[in-house]
Amino acid sequence: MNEMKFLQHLKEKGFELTDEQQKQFAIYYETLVEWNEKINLTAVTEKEEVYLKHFFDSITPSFYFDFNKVKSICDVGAGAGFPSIPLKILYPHLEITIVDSLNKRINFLNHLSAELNLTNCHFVHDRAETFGKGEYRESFDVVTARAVARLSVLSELCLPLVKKGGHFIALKGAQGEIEVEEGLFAISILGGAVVENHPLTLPEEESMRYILDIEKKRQTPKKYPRKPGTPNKEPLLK
Ligand SMILES: C[S@@+](CC[C@H](N)C(=O)[O-])C[C@H]1O[C@@H](n2cnc3c(N)ncnc32)[C@H](O)[C@@H]1O
Repeated sequence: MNEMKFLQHLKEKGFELTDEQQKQFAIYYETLVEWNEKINLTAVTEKEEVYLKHFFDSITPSFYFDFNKVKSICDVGAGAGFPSIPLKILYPHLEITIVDSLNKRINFLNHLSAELNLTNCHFVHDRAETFGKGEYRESFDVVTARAVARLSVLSELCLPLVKKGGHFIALKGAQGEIEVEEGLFAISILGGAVVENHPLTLPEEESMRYILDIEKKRQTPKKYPRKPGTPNKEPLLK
């Protein structure tokens, strides 16, 4: 997807990017590729692929969810900033917190946000299991995650951070429906309920995606998240 098509596809969805926003995506691409030579950020480096598989893909939740009504987002395991940095470019009012366990990626994000002139962004080097026990527990309007873990595991990393009445939005691939089936038990224990699971195909390459919207209905029991590594080793499965 070249830049023109990126703009065109977004326009079809009702988003018209300003010159400033277009420039921010261009700088994002250049900075990502430059830093990727020194530290491992992404396997996808061709410009057209980055615009489709990272930038456009990260923005897809906004086709179903109104981020104008959201103040704060926590992006768990955002790596090189996906999906929250493209969402921040689209919605500059958002306060973004990224938690990632790899410090090299946090260094990249600090550099990137200065290059993009982003404000109200916080980059935290931590495990979600630890961060979810601290002062920011149950404090975010929305928690997002893409390509971090299966839903049964991911829910334990993300739902404790969502405030009651807020949403956990998971960006999932072709296995999205199966993961929901498998994750229902964990979601329910952790205080969530699935509101919608929107299927979509990415333009051009037509691969399947699911945008899963989980609402936080009840407080998460204090024992979750369990200690680092346990959600992955012993997922909450029925
Ligand atoms: C495959 S990358 C995906 C990055 C990005 N979300 C994307 O879609 O391109 C997974 C990221 O999650 C981070 N991660 C994995 N487990 C984590 C945990 N328990 N707490 C915080 N970050 C975690 C890793 O350091 C890595 O940067």
